[in-house]
Amino acid sequence: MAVFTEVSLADAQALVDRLGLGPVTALRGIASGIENTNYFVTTERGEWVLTLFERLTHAQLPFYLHLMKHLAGRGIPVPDPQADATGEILHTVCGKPAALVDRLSGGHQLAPSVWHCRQVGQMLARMHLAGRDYPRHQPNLRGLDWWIETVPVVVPHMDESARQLIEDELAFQRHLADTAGYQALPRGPVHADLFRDNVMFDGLPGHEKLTGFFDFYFAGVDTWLFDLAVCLNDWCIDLPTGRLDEDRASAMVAAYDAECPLSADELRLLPAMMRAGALRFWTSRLWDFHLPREASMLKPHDPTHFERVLRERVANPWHWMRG
Ligand SMILES: Nc1ncnc2c1ncn2[C@@H]1O[C@H](COP(=O)(O)OP(=O)(O)O)[C@@H](O)[C@H]1O
Ligand SMILES: N[C@@H](CCOP(=O)(O)O)C(=O)O
Repeated sequence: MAVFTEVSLADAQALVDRLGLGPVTALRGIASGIENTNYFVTTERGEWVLTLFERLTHAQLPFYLHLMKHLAGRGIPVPDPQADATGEILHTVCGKPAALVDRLSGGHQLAPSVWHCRQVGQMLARMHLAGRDYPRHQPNLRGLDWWIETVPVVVPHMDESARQLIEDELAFQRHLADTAGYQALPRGPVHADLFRDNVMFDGLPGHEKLTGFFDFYFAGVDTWLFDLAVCLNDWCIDLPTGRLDEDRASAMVAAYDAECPLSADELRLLPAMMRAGALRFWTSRLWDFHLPREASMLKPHDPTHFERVLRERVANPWHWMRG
């Protein structure tokens, strides 16, 4: 269910007219997605995705939308928010903040191979490099400060062994954040949620090409290594156990490194950042699970998945070596 607000053809046409994209020939609600109302819009000029933001406000959205525009302008395949005659890319539809972006072709790759992981690693590095001169700043709102605030809220709902693990991990990450090596890590705008369902591939099986990254609404300024770690924890694991698939992980990191060479600190801290990535999503899933938002229509993701991932990352730290 991802049409929380019904958009009529007339509503869609009014926006499309402001953007000069021609008559709307089709309008179709998108069934998946959990946060926003999404529609596919076809006009004589192309295919687009209309998003009505159900929780993010007009004040919060410019960081994300302008980041997408910035990256698209530098050749990174991300949805490009369409501007009106005044250059505005944040619009209003049915009283909600809204954006119209181009539709990426293809579909999700939910059983990725080395081939897919290599492409994600390469494009992630290109995206980080392309974001270096992005002028707006917003921290990763699901970063360390949020973990420090949220872990105490979720621990009363956890059993003793899980509580011990999450508290120990938080202490470890707090200590790490104060070290010179961590503070020297390269940083900039990161996606921070680049899971399998936020990337598109198109093409014949075995020959698929990455056609885009989307869903930038957890983006923020953080370490590049954190973004890579989030990808490794999703794209390069055996989902039932959380175990790392070293072939896929090596392919992703090597492809990243070929575009944007990892520093000595990044190489050393990769295992710690993979733990950070697991802690981040374990915490948010626990929070969604135990403290569901009022009137929320989403089915919370399973928090125990990221508990398993974290236990794996702590028990079996993985170092990648060049060459
Ligand atoms: N720019 C896009 N191009 C193609 N499909 C898109 C695009 N944006 C969203 N979608 C489709 O809409 C679905 C829901 O989008 P998503 O951003 O995950 O929604 P939500 O923010 O509600 O979680 C995606 O799984 C994808 O199939
Ligand atoms: N990837 C996160 C959930 C973020 O929600 P999204 O559907 O908007 O990407 C998780 O798996 O916990």
